Amino acid sequence: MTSPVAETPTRVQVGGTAGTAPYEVLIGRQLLGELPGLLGTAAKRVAVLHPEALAETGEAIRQDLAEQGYDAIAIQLPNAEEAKTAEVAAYCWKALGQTGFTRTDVIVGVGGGEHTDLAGFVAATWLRGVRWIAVPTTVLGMVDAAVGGKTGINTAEGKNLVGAFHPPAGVLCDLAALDSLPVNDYVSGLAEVIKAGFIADPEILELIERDPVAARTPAGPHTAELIERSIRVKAEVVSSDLKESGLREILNYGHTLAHAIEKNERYNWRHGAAVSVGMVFAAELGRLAGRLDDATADRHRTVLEAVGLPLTYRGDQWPKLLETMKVDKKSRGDLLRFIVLDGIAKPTVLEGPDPAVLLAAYAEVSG
Ligand SMILES: NC(=O)c1ccc[n+]([C@@H]2O[C@H](COP(=O)([O-])OP(=O)(O)OC[C@H]3O[C@@H](n4cnc5c(N)ncnc54)[C@H](O)[C@@H]3O)[C@@H](O)[C@H]2O)c1
Ligand SMILES: O=C(O)C(=O)C[C@@H](O)[C@H](O)[C@H](O)COP(=O)(O)O
Ligand SMILES: [Zn+2]
Repeated sequence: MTSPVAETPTRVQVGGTAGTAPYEVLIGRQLLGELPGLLGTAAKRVAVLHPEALAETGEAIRQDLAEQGYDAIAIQLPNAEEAKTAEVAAYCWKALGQTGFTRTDVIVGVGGGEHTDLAGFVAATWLRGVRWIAVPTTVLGMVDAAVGGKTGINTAEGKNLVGAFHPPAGVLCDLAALDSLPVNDYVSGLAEVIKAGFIADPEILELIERDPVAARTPAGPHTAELIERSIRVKAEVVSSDLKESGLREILNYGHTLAHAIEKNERYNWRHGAAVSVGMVFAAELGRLAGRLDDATADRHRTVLEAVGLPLTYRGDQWPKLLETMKVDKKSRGDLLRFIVLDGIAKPTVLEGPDPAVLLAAYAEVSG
């Protein structure tokens, strides 16, 4: 593949504080020419991990690297949540072993959050950690999954229960990739964009509210700005708390219930759809706990619905969801913990809410 001349990308720095290595998130178009420069001088072998849906892109990247003298292989992964499993990770380890992949070799993860989470996890575990580069191709991957170094897989017991913090050496967000993304996957990513709006950057909400229909497509007038603003929110948080010892928990807004819904649906619900319901629940919890004003709680419903995200889940599933939430990573012993808002851009932790309040909040989202 030829690497056409790129327009100047926007660069957002992540890390570089508290002993973490800095890296950049590049946002623009035709960014693949930046890839060789991120591989490091000692790299000889490169493994390009990609979903079936991006077979052509994966092969083009592999071929480009091979033409530049790298011993490049492509590893094709199943689409969607089927990729984030121990079996698929083991399949990748086998391929790396058979290629003689060493500590100076590099993994390139191409795809949405499922595939960059898996690729990062394989990079974190192979030889106890090799370099990796993320090439996110979904909105969700660009604004959230590829940034910050949370890598992992799901198990039958729950979402992302096995994983490692292993930041990439660089992230290439090529906005042109979004043109082929199915609309439901595009909209799913908007849930994390809206999350960034509620927890840190209300301008995001205003841009979407001005024209929610336009926000649903990559051709919308504010696409690049929405993506960049969300990346800046994530970059700032993970730069000061990579391993989630405090502040980073705010990125989990809406996720306590969302992960329980995803598990309950055997990972057949899109992550963003579950996060949407989870944020409505968290807003209701905040309101019932006397922290969040009515207008901000209601705003969750209006902005999420306006872009086509779901607001409700099955009422009869509460006992199962509650059980799953108990093993959420924010729980401590028997103490359930949720991220709620004290107001726009004022996230905080709500510990051990009264079970009656939890149930009442769930009643507000049960369809
Ligand atoms: N690590 C983190 O910090 C973090 C943050 C948020 C979400 N996540 C994880 O991300 C995952 C969700 O990621 P997602 O929403 O990107 O879904 P996804 O990766 O499943 O992608 C959606 C679908 O679109 C296909 N696809 C990807 N890019 C495409 C393109 N450009 N054109 C056409 N098809 C394309 C994929 O193969 C897949 O079938 C969840 O597992 C979630 O837990 C991780
Ligand atoms: O980066 C984070 O931290 C997040 O919580 C971002 C979330 O959007 C993301 O879905 C993440 O994978 C959830 O992590 P988990 O630790 O709750 O599994
Ligand atoms: Zn998420």
